[in-house]
Amino acid sequence: MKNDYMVVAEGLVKDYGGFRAVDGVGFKINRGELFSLLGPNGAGKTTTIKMLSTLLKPTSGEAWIASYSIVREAGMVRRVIGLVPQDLTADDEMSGWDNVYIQARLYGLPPGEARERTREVLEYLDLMEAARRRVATYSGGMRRKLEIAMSLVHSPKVLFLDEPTLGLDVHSRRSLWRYIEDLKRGGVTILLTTHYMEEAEILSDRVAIIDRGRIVAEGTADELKARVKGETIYIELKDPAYIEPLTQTLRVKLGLEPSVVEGRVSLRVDRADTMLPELAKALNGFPVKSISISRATLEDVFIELTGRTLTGGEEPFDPFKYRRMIRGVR
Ligand SMILES: Nc1ncnc2c1ncn2[C@@H]1O[C@H](COP(=O)(O)OP(=O)(O)OP(=O)(O)O)[C@@H](O)[C@H]1O
Repeated sequence: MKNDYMVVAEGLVKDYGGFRAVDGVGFKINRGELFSLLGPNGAGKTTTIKMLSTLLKPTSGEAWIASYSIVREAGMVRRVIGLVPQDLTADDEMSGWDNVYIQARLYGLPPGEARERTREVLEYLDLMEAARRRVATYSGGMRRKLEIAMSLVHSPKVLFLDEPTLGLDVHSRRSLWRYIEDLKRGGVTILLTTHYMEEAEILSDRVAIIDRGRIVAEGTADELKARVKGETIYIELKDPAYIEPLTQTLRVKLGLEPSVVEGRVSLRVDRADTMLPELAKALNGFPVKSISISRATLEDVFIELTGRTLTGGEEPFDPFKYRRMIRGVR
């Protein structure tokens, strides 16, 4: 019954030497659906995409894309998929047009059709004006759009987007989301990886939360968030030495079970507004830096499942490293 789905993954495993990066990942994506793998750095998202797009052979497990096996029919799989990898692939010294045109020819389109498709996808992504310019002059957002144009030139049925907005500013990120939403409306089945919960929430029909090579939860964003009841109050202190006494006070005075998530005391409550007066009293004498309240987010779901945050332990964003990456300089 693989035909009902555009992507079916079953028990995918990838070992790098003795290290298991992907540990039995399985999911099914319906035709025209946008499915996200949401997880922190190192969770195994890129490795999963690489296996599905036939760039890496699974250690074990299987997957079918448009009912072609990634293990036995890799050539057919490549014809029906488009891939926007994390490490950008466009040639900096060539124009945007040439990058897309060459890609079209590599996919076997004859020259006339390749020109037509190149124009179509560049127009679609609003890159026609910059098409004759060297890619080296493009902004980060334009480069991402060019990569998407390159991945679409052969009209794939399934599109893999690996952290498509990584390192982009908020404006470029939102603009890229509109193109992705548009592609989905056009019927393309999309698998997207991200560690931005907002991105997963806004774009996806369904989300799988992945951590340490395993899918720990799957469903619509609403279904996942419904697992976490109520609201969360976060208390940040000026001096971390007070964290332990504060958690003790909250336990004793308010009967709550606080937890500490990345230096902030977090309290899960049914309703934050009615709790605040009592909380204010309990906080008297503590060096409070900030108090914030949030309704359940996908991040809370991740914290509930793993005890860590999605961005926990992430290196701070290094623009120089990112620039080197997109220029292909290692
Ligand atoms: N070629 C490799 N050799 C050894 N270990 C690897 C290799 N590629 C990835 N890993 C490890 O496998 C794990 C999963 O990596 P992967 O890149 O799939 O994660 P990810 O969720 O995509 O994170 P990121 O967004 O940072 O790429 C990580 O611990 C990573 O260090």
